Amino acid sequence: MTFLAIDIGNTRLKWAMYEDHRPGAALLAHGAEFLEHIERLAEGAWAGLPAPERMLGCVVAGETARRRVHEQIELMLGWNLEPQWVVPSIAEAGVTNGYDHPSRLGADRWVAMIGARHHMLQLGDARPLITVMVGTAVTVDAMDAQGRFLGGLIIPGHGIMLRALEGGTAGLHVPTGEVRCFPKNTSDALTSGGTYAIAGAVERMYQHLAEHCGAEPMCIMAGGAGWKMSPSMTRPFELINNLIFDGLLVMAEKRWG
Ligand SMILES: Nc1ncnc2c1ncn2[C@@H]1O[C@H](COP(=O)(O)OP(=O)(O)O)[C@@H](O)[C@H]1O
Ligand SMILES: CC(C)(COP(=O)(O)O)[C@@H](O)C(=O)NCCC(=O)O
Ligand SMILES: [K+]
Repeated sequence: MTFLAIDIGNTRLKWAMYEDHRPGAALLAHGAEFLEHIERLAEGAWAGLPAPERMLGCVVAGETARRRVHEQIELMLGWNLEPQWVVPSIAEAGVTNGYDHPSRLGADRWVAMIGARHHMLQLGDARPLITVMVGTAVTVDAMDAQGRFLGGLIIPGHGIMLRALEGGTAGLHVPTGEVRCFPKNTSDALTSGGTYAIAGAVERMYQHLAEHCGAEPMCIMAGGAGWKMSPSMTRPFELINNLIFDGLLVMAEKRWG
């Protein structure tokens, strides 16, 4: 049962083809395209792939992006797919959704939390869990040890922070700098400020969750820019690059057995 997983973020579309729709299935092919290049998929990266039998995706980049992906799927000769997209619900795959309006939670956050909890339980541990995704925006989501999503933070990603500062000031047009404890030039001050803003938000959520649950949380991090955060984090964490795909595989198995 070849399976196509798709994650459409606000910067890039990520896709992965698996041999089967269950966690641990063999990865056959994968790739990423900036959103402006979605139209290349059918003639480019997807040409020559085995036809997937099922597809599950999550999209936070809007209806137009989703439609453009449907068009690419329709262009694929021999593919006979019914695209399905995740809509966050009240409960799925052992995670319950504490958002005021559950379906308004970003689908990527929902899928990532389901993937993260599945990963933690595979390790034989049931602890409070923080899921951090460092993409266009950064999200820091908290679950208790029972898999209840308690709530989460949304902050600007590195790129948005820098562009906001460049756009709102006269003197902050500078090259990327280094992360320093005590930055002594504008480039380093901006790069360090963005990085520690994110690390600080995660630290604060860690404290909130540890206090709320009375136990030390586990922390799982993902997203295109996750690796940039690694040296600056204050707590132990695990970086899982395929977290969204792992979540989609868990959900696919629940849907299709
Ligand atoms: N190879 C890369 N291509 C694109 N963006 C990258 C890459 N490596 C790191 N990034 C950073 O990651 C962010 C996008 O991450 P990604 O996970 O693709 O975001 P989204 O899911 O929001 O589309 C960008 O802000 C960029 O700064
Ligand atoms: C917070 C997000 C913009 C993150 O998007 P990303 O950085 O992955 O492109 C996305 O999850 C979203 O649009 N969420 C909907 C609002 C919410 O989660 O409350
Ligand atoms: K994302």
